Parts: sequence; structure tokens; C-alpha cells
Amino acid sequence: MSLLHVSHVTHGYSAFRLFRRAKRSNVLTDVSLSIEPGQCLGLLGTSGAGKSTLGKVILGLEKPQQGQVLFQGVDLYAAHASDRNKLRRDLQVVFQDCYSSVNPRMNAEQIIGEPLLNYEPLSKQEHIRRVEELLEIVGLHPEDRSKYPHQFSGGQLQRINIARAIALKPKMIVLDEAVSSLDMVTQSDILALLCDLKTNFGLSYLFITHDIKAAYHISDALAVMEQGKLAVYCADKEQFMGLQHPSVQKLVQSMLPEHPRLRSGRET
Ligand SMILES: Nc1ncnc2c1ncn2[C@@H]1O[C@H](COP(=O)(O)OP(=O)(O)OP(=O)(O)O)[C@@H](O)[C@H]1O
Repeated sequence: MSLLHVSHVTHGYSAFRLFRRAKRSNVLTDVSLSIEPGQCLGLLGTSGAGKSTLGKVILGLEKPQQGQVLFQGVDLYAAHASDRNKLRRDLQVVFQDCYSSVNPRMNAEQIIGEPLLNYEPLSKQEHIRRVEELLEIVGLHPEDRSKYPHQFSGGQLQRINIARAIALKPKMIVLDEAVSSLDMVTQSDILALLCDLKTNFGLSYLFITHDIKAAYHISDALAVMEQGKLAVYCADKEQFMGLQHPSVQKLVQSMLPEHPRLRSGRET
């Protein structure tokens, strides 16, 4: 059984029109895909293709007009509130904007510990130990727990967001442009961390991005969305690179070295 199965999802947002009936235009049309345990699906596509909307539908934040989202075999939108609550702890998210994802008045311990307080109340000592352990897992220091968001760099703060996302040992994380706002070096460090977490904890990811290089690095399977439809899906990222589909060709072209000398293969 797939960990996540999205089946024929169609969705649109209401457009408010004065003196007329609200009209919905489709942002997602008949989208179906699956993610297996321990698998990362890289979801590519141009701006406005519907990637984040699909992410929200999968997270249970945007009820689709049509179709189903099965997580661990349970229909996310038909499940009883208590079952949905249980599913939520197994399904976490990390967004692009690491600063707006945290409350600036909370310190790292409060940010990372928040899901623990909600789902896994521990003694004060155990709570602190768990937060310190999570900080170490994401490559920060235990003593960082008393620091506030403004005292961290963007990359460090994204590590805090990742620590919060893994606090409840979820099965899957939706990474919505999670490395896109970071510089190249920090991006590659965070990608390496995400790869390690995936291996060590058997995590599955939906990795939403514009960046084929980042998607290729972390993903097992790759897909491309175009105007709300899943235009390409390939379970093997190596095969994906050889596909003749125009969107794939464009993405592959964008991976070529930018310097003309490197592009022509001449190193002189
Ligand atoms: N809350 C909303 N209300 C109305 N329209 C929305 C809303 N959120 C997104 N849209 C519209 O839905 C379409 C798809 O947006 P979405 O953010 O899902 O695309 P995307 O592929 O993630 O784009 P990007 O890569 O730029 O984030 C866009 O036309 C967008 O304007």
C-alpha cells in the first residue's frame, strides 16, 4: 500500500466578483499520484502550475472539490476528527520562508517543542532532552535552544523548522520550496541533511521546487505539473532525464553549465 495516494483531485479557488456569482477556475485538474514509504517525489513546474495548492490539498489544508487523498490508506477529508489528528502528526510541512514560519517571540526550544506539547507531553527534563537531541540531529548545538529566531541565520532557522517537522517522528514531510531562498552552499548543506534524515528515519518527502538540480539531488521519482495537470510522472529520476517531453527537455537544458566555455566542453 502506498503511503500517500492522491486520486483524481480537481480543485479551484473561488474568485470574488462583485454583483456576480463567485466563479471557480480550476487550479488542479484530475491529478493522481502516489508516494511510497521512504520515497521522495520531486514535484517540478513553472510558477502558478498548482504545486503548492497540491501540497495544501495533501496536507489536509485545502479540501479538493473532487477526488480523494488517502494517507496510510485513510481518506484525509472523510476521516473522523480524531483519526485526522493522528494522521496530522505523521504528515508535516516545511515552507520556503523560514522567518515567517516561526513566531519571533518564541525561542528555539518553544518552536521545536510545540508539537511535542500538543501531542506528546513529557516531563520538563525529558522535553528539554528531546529538544536538545533534535537540535543535534539537524546540526545545531543543544545550547541553541534558548536563542530566538533573529539570532539565527536563514539556514540555521530552516534547520529549526526541520527539527520541528521531525519532532513527532512523522512518516512524510511536504517540503514546499524549502531550500529555494537559501544561498547555494547552504542549500546543498540542507539538502544533505534532508537526505540523511530520509535515510535514517525512513521519511517520505514531497519536494516541491522550481529547481531541477535540487530535485534531482534529493528525489527518487520526479513529476512535472503544467497548468494544474500532472504532465509528466517518472518513478525513476535517471529515466526522467532522458524523456523527450518538452517540459523535461527544458528542465534538463537548464541544468547545463551556465558558463559558455564549460557548456561547449572546452576547458582551455
Ligand atoms: N488562496 C488562493 N486564492 C486564490 N487563488 C490562489 C490561491 N492560492 C493560489 N492561487 C492561484 O492558484 C494558482 C496556482 O498557485 P500555486 O501557488 O498552487 O502554484 P505554484 O505552482 O505553487 O506556483 P509557485 O511556484 O509560484 O509557488 C495560481 O494562479 C495562484 O494565483
